[in-house]
Amino acid sequence: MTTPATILVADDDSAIRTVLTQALSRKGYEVRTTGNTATLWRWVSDGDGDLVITDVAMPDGNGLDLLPQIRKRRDDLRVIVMSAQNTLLTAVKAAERGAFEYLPKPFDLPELLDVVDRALTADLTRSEKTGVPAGTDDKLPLIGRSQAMQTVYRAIARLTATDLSVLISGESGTGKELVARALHEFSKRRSGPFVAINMAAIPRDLIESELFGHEKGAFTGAATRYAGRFEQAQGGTLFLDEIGDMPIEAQTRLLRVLQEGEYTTVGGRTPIRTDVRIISATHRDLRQQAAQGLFREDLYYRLNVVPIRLPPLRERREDIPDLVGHFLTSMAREGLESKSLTPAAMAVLQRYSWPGNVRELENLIRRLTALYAQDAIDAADVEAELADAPVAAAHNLDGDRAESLSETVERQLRRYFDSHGDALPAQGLYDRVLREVERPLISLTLAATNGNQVKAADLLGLNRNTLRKKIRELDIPVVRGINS
Ligand SMILES: Nc1ncnc2c1ncn2[C@@H]1O[C@H](COP(=O)(O)OP(=O)(O)OP(=O)(O)O)[C@@H](O)[C@H]1O
Repeated sequence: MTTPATILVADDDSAIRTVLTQALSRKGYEVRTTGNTATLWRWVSDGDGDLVITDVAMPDGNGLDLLPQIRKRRDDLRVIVMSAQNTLLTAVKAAERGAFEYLPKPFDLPELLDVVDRALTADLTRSEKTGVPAGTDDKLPLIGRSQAMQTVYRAIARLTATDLSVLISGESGTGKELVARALHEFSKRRSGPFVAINMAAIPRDLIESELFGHEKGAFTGAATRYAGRFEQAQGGTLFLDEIGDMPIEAQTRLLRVLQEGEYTTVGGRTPIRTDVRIISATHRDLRQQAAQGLFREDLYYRLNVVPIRLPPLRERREDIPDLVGHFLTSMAREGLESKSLTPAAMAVLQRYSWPGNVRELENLIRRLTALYAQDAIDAADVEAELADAPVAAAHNLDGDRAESLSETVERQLRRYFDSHGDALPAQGLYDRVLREVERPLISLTLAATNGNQVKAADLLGLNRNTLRKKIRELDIPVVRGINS
């Protein structure tokens, strides 16, 4: 019989020590636990243990700070880091200092056991580490400690030493560009440029010359030579935003550049070698676009070597208080008055669906900070501002950016039918559903027109009398402005 592996556990929380001891012993491991870094270091330097599981913040020191020491003394000893700090920086530091894996707290026990198994059996090939640049804390405020964001942080941390192409997908305003910048800042290319180009913002027939540059006189209007984004990004990272909007001819050209590692400018002949890392982003389903022939499948696979999905804000509502705190602080730093939100106001924000995601939240906090005089912003203020935000709603109605209105309704209806099991729901469903849509439609339009019913009727395309009748029937309170 082989001797069981010994696992050294360091955590100042005795409950975690107990849980880990039980779970790991049950799997047949020897377990030794301590609540401080000094004892852990003594064991490690005595040559004890086959694997370390350590917390970050302990009373006498920091588990992360111990990592380089452990690596130096015993390079073969793997370390799993757990932390409740759960920021992007913790994940990246753990990876950079050679942790085998980083697990945010509260952790999932089966996942931890799985990581332990892998750590004890995996091959030891260490990749080159890049080092966290000084002062990164303030520069890259990716906020949020939800599980969904942890997955994103761990992906970023794992990618610090590679040049792999990354495709970031997610609705508009979820932070795709911020993640692309973080990937650049934590990579070995960080001293090189980060160049972003948004395919949706450039006229289609100019995309190729924007990307690859053009020679003087290449086409009418090309008065001088222009260095394209590939050239500007040389030695750094090129961020191709809204890649799904790239015309098919430009896709073909991009694919060739990625395959061959060189390109020619528009109107130019001499091939130029390129050294850029490609990060792209899309709010569309590129796989589906590829299936429909709208996006080259071969290009899709080349860009999507590592996929990162950014969840919409409504799927990580627990991040909202942290985000709000972050925006309030940064707006106070910009010189706007320092404000706070009452718990009731925060609850309103956590219930809202955020079709415009983090960008919409950021804009709302900016409006609240600028427009309201009192220090503590209350639920009623938030509600009034939310009702006044037609931009996000319009996004949804376009059916393009976030989830479309009919998708939202379908999701709700599906849940409604599902919740009734075999028994069919109550009667009168048609009218009830229409009323559900009519009510917010009319009240938000009224809010947007400051209660002006003539304008609201125009906007809705309804006869004024019909609108009045509906307001009465649906019992819609007319709160703002003067009624016409
Ligand atoms: N996790 C986050 N923490 C802090 N700020 C965030 C976060 N995510 C997004 N933001 C902020 O929200 C705004 C929108 O983010 P960003 O531009 O990265 O989104 P996007 O997904 O690239 O949007 P689009 O697809 O419309 O270009 C930015 O001001 C950004 O700083």
